[in-house]
Amino acid sequence: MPTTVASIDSATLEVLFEASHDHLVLTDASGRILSASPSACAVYGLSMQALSESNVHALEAQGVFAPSVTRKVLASQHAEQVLQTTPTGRRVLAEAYPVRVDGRLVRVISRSRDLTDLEQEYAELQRQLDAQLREPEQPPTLEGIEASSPAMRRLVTLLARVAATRASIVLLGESGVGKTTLARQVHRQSERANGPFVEVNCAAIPETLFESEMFGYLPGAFSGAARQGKPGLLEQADGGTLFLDEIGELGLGMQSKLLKVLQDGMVMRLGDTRARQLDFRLIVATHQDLAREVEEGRFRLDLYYRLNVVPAWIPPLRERREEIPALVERQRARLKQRYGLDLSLDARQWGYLMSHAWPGNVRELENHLERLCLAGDTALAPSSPPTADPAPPPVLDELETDSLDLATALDTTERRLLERALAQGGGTRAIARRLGISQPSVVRKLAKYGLNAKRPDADE
Ligand SMILES: Nc1ncnc2c1ncn2[C@@H]1O[C@H](COP(=O)(O)OP(=O)(O)OP(=O)(O)O)[C@@H](O)[C@H]1O
Repeated sequence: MPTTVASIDSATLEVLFEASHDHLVLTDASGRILSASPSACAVYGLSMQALSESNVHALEAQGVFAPSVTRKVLASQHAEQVLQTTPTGRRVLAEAYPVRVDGRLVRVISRSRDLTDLEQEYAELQRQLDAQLREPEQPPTLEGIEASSPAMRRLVTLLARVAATRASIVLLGESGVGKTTLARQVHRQSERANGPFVEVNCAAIPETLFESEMFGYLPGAFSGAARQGKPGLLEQADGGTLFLDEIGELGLGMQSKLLKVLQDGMVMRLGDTRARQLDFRLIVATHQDLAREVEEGRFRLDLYYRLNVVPAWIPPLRERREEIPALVERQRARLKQRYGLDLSLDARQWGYLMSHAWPGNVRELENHLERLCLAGDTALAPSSPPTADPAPPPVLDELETDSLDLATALDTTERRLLERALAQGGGTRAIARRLGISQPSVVRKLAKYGLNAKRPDADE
């Protein structure tokens, strides 16, 4: 936080506004305009006098502020961001902040930034993309990715083609649909394939450690810092691809810091005074609806705008059941190699595989087949209705079968306990408390078994 200035005289404020290259507008608590910088007058196409004789409500009605970010702050009482098209035809990102005295909102200050450069950069990327998509050739593939359904074929075609560009990619989809696998393949098929692929699960790193992990630090930057200092994950991704999984879990503070790195292409380790130039390709993934996160104020609009160059939605497995046989074949070959066991499936088992809802998607299917291979038919619940989740078999029954080795027995028990804790509701923090383990461990374990915490914690 900057040092608090108790009061500031109007002459100083005037000079600040005059000298600023930002589009600044200051209003009182009713939305009346008190001051505006010359560049704000230019971008909104009105003289200082016209602006100062008006208020944000009238200017919004006239389409000058379309929409007014200050009006939103007055309604919500907290900082807001909006995208505006100004009367001079510019696209700007406007942010506004409440100014409080003794807790009462007394003024609102807004700042807007021109997105024209950013948009030109996007337009160029889109042009490259379109040109590549028009090239008449065999539909491209991504190694190791099953894509026999039309939706997956389209997705793989898009990703294989954008792999060669610098464009950021947002992978959207439920847990276990293959976001990480796709990100890896995009990296392998990009010109950065020989560089590092750095994977970061934003949900698994506690907020307090996130900054030092991402940015790294110099020796002695804080108590507990490693003596020789440490490069951060951003630096480690230099020359390669940075994959940020569960980006929707990133707090607003870290979102701002990440945005700055993306804008400047520079990173500064904690305790350092020297910025280091970085060059990495960013791929992010989330199971959340990022647009809704933006709407509800949990995700920064400008970061969303910057990331969302190529959004790619991966459909859940239940919407592309035609791929199940090929995915089963892949896993069967893998299990044969791993355990030397041949998994054979009868008609009833196929019926189950083809009709189950697979809430944990491909990962759940693979885990299910592995259990079937190792523990036999006890992994199936034949009486369960076709599209419902099977009731997991009682742990003891499974443990009593002879074919179970210790690792599988421990996994089975762990999975059962997680499923039981999940059934009691709540998010990953509630489950962590219930099981007496850390929240990041819960996140990792849920991912391992293809499980999903259905609701967020009330305190998250
Ligand atoms: N289309 C596919 N073809 C082949 N294998 C796939 C496909 N989709 C997913 N898989 C396999 O499913 C498993 C889970 O995939 P992955 O870990 O990439 O999912 P995810 O969406 O990143 O999950 P989470 O959101 O939980 O991190 C992996 O073993 C992966 O190889």
